[in-house]
Amino acid sequence: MKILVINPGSTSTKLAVYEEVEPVWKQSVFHPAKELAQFHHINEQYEYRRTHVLDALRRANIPMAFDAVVARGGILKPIPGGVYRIDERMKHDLWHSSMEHASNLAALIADEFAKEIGCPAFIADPVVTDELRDVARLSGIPEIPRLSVFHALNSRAVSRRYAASIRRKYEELNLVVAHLGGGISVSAHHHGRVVDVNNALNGEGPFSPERAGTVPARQLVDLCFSGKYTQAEIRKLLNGKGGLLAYLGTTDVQTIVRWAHAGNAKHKLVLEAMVYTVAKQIGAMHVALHGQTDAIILTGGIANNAYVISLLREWIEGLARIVVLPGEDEMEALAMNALGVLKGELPLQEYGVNEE
Ligand SMILES: Nc1ncnc2c1ncn2[C@@H]1O[C@H](COP(=O)(O)OP(=O)(O)OP(=O)(O)O)[C@@H](O)[C@H]1O
Ligand SMILES: CCCC(=O)O
Repeated sequence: MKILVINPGSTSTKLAVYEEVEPVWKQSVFHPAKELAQFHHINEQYEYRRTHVLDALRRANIPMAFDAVVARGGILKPIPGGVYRIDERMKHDLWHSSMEHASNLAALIADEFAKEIGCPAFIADPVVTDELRDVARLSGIPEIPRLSVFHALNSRAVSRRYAASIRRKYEELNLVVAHLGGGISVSAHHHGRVVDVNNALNGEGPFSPERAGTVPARQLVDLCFSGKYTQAEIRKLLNGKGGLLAYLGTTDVQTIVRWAHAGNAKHKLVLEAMVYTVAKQIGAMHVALHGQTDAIILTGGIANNAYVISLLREWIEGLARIVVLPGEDEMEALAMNALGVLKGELPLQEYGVNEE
């Protein structure tokens, strides 16, 4: 079976073709900032991204003949994880999404291609995957419920990979997964269900290369009303221009580590502070698993760095077994989810049903 995978990110569109479990083609189409600058909203990039995908397939002589097209899910309504058929309701919600995110375009493009080809189109484990326990939903202000937005696709994929490596089922284990990327999420997986996690897009949890994480609420309110920033600027401080970027002017952790090793005290302090916030979030998720954590999995781009991992170990050693699975393979995770459905090994869920 042949599967086309589409994963648009903020600066690139990643594409892959899988034949069964084998990746037979992978390409990342880079979108220079100058080209993207012509668009004011993500939705305006639809034609541009779609054309780039078609051109890349054409250049690689790949015919438009697939058994399924699978796309990264965007900012939809909160839904349990799993594989979903792309339907009209989903497309409507993506066109009218509450937040701009490049992944909002994925299912729209996938559905158009799938209709032309005459094959099914899916998304899997979107960032809005929400399986929180009821007690995890209360923030302390009734108008502000907590929401689950995190690196669901990679966190679940590495969890399954780890479970397979010890010949256990993911659904039998309690895992804390720290995804250390441009954004950072730390999720508590209780027997296959993500019962708690920091909302990685909405100002919760550790600070990250480009995000602020949790900040003191009262001071944030004062800043919002200080007249110094617009609403959009404040949002950007929290998500996009916060974290390492705000303190050090870069999101490049390798460069920051080099500066820290060269004796730069500020770089060392900020890096250690970020790691400290991650360690505290891991502790919180360990508690969300009643302290019965089978393993703590460290993943994402930053997990490639042995020095950062050693700093983290200093705080969390002794809580549970620590497993480092650096990087991410969202393309493989998407392809395997689609293959699972085509083979009848995974259930296919419907997005538009059970509407209130
Ligand atoms: N070998 C490495 N050592 C240290 N940091 C690294 C290394 N490789 C990548 N990174 C860091 O990882 C971060 C990016 O990680 P990743 O590629 O997982 O994130 P992303 O895909 O941009 O965002 P997200 O994971 O939030 O979707 C950057 O801060 C980058 O500097
Ligand atoms: C919140 C997960 C996705 C992202 O970091 O953009």
